[in-house]
Amino acid sequence: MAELVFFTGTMDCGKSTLALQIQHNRSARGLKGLIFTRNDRAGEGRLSSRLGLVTDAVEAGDAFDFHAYLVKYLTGGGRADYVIADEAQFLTPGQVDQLARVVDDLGIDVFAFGITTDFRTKLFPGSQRLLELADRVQTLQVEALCWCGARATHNARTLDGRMVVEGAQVVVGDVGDAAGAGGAAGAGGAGNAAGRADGGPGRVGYEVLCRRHHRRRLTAAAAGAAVLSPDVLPLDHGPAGIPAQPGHGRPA
Ligand SMILES: Nc1ncnc2c1ncn2[C@@H]1O[C@H](COP(=O)(O)OP(=O)(O)O)[C@@H](O)[C@H]1O
Ligand SMILES: Cc1cn([C@H]2C[C@H](O)[C@@H](COP(=O)(O)O)O2)c(=O)[nH]c1=O
Repeated sequence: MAELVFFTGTMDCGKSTLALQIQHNRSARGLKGLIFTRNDRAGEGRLSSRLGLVTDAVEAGDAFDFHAYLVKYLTGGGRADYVIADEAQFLTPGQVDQLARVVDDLGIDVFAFGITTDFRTKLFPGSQRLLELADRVQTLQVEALCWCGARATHNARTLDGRMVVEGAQVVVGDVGDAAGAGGAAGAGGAGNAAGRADGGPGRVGYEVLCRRHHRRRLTAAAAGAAVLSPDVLPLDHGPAGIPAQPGHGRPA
């Protein structure tokens, strides 16, 4: 039986990579998938992973109707064995209902990928609807880590390097721009200055944190912490002077 599956996790935990892997594995076995996304950092009509993989996708704006699109596509002789919808947090609740109809009425598997909560820890409307409707919610196995070494569970937004808790819900951007040095590309009208309460210019970035540090607004920079790295953390010493493997420093 066809399913609506919601794959979720923080930013930077590998959701888009998994979407591309599912696409690769299924198309390698002759199955045909339709790929949709919204506001990907790589630009309109692209589904990209930080591992460098990218593929073309149909951009699903607010007015896009998944069910109508699929019906038209199938009626025109197209074939669809599954649907992938990345950045699904940006979908409207109505669009998630359309995806459920694609599963139930057309018998097509839908795999949706997205973060559940925004920088204020509030649910995105699209993610809320996915949690309500999905046959399965699957949290990604690869954990993103907070700077303290704990599992990252929350997404923080920074503006010019400082964590903010007010602003527009949708501002396309990336982790690694948290210090304010990187660029966050605007997409779909959601430019990176849109998160600023006073409307002024500013560099938006994101950082994943554990709940404790999100609550205290303690980003790596605010805590004065260096990123987890073998260069800055004492390494475990192996037996009889054998140095530990690089990257095996233990978080404090
Ligand atoms: N240089 C790298 N080497 C190995 N893995 C990497 C590298 N850069 C990114 N990754 C992996 O890619 C993940 C991010 O993948 P991506 O699909 O873009 O995340 P998401 O869609 O959840 O934001 C990281 O959590 C990490 O596991
Ligand atoms: C927390 C949060 C994130 N966003 C944006 C930032 C990115 O463009 C995407 C998430 O992409 P990823 O592939 O999961 O890294 O969402 C936002 O607009 N508002 C937020 O509060």
